[in-house]
Amino acid sequence: MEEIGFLGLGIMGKAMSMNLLSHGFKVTVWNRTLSRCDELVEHGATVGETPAAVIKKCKYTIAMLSDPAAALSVVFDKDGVLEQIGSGKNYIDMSTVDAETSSKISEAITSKGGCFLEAPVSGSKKPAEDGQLVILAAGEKALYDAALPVFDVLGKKSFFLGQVGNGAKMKLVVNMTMGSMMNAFSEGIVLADKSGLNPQILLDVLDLGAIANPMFKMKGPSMIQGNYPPAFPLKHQQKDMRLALALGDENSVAMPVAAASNEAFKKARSMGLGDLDFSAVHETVASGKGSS
Ligand SMILES: NC(=O)C1=CN([C@@H]2O[C@H](COP(=O)(O)OP(=O)(O)OC[C@H]3O[C@@H](n4cnc5c(N)ncnc54)[C@H](OP(=O)(O)O)[C@@H]3O)[C@@H](O)[C@H]2O)C=CC1
Ligand SMILES: O=CC(=O)O
Repeated sequence: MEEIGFLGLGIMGKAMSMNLLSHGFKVTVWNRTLSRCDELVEHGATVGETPAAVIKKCKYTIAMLSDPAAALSVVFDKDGVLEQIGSGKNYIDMSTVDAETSSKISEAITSKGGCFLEAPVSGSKKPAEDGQLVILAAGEKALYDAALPVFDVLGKKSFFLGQVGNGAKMKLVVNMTMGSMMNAFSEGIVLADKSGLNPQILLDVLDLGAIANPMFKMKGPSMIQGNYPPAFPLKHQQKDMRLALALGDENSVAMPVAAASNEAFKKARSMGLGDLDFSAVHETVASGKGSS
């Protein structure tokens, strides 16, 4: 595959583009805060001054942006993707957004002759650094096939899920489940502690049983310490809960557990914890400031 464009160098975009560089891809990067490109340049990337400039230069461009507003802005605003997209140009949006946002982007790009694939990912900062993401792609199958060498560097497994929107929906279902689990886990840690048990032993017990999972294992020890270094920012997890609840509305699916979890993430945001890891929702229980 030729030179790859990469838009958005946050926690995930930086790790993913660094990974592409270390596997020998030529990468042209852009980030709204341009200074964030410097570290990538030190590792061999070149910089595009605007999203449009990146699209003009590269046949394939990947985006990894915070939320629907950011994903739309980078495509539709001045100097955005649409100004240079057209026949022979391919756009892969790996941001976590809702199906409606993804469809809007897809329609705009394909109506100008470009190809579009949505490809949100499951897996956080460390899996992004290690090339161990799970890729949930949907849209143009030919573009999916062409992108597989890139996905094989970024991830451990790629799924092609059919029409645009299915990747976004799958990602939201997964993150809705993850966010609810994180709330139950936080309550468990606090309940153990307040009822006189050693939370560290709770972690050992959980890890040996049927609900053992990498998230509890990785995040539990630092949660007990009250440390939440951002891998998956809480504000993004709350965005995903909100979008998943909207998907539940559309499909008349009652989700009382997810709704309660969303309230806890909103509470955490109101406590100023949005930029910390999503495990900081623990503070809403640990500090006695829960939503109920
Ligand atoms: N972190 C994680 O564990 C995972 C995150 N995701 C998803 O990946 C996406 C990126 O996440 P992450 O890297 O953690 O997020 P960060 O908050 O670290 O980075 C967000 C990126 O979006 C850019 N951005 C925000 N608003 C705008 C805008 N209006 N116009 C242009 N660029 C904008 C930021 O630019 P600037 O530097 O200028 O602020 C930055 O490059 C999100 O959709 C998230 O839900 C998916 C899986 C795991
Ligand atoms: O979206 C977050 C993740 O860990 O996956």
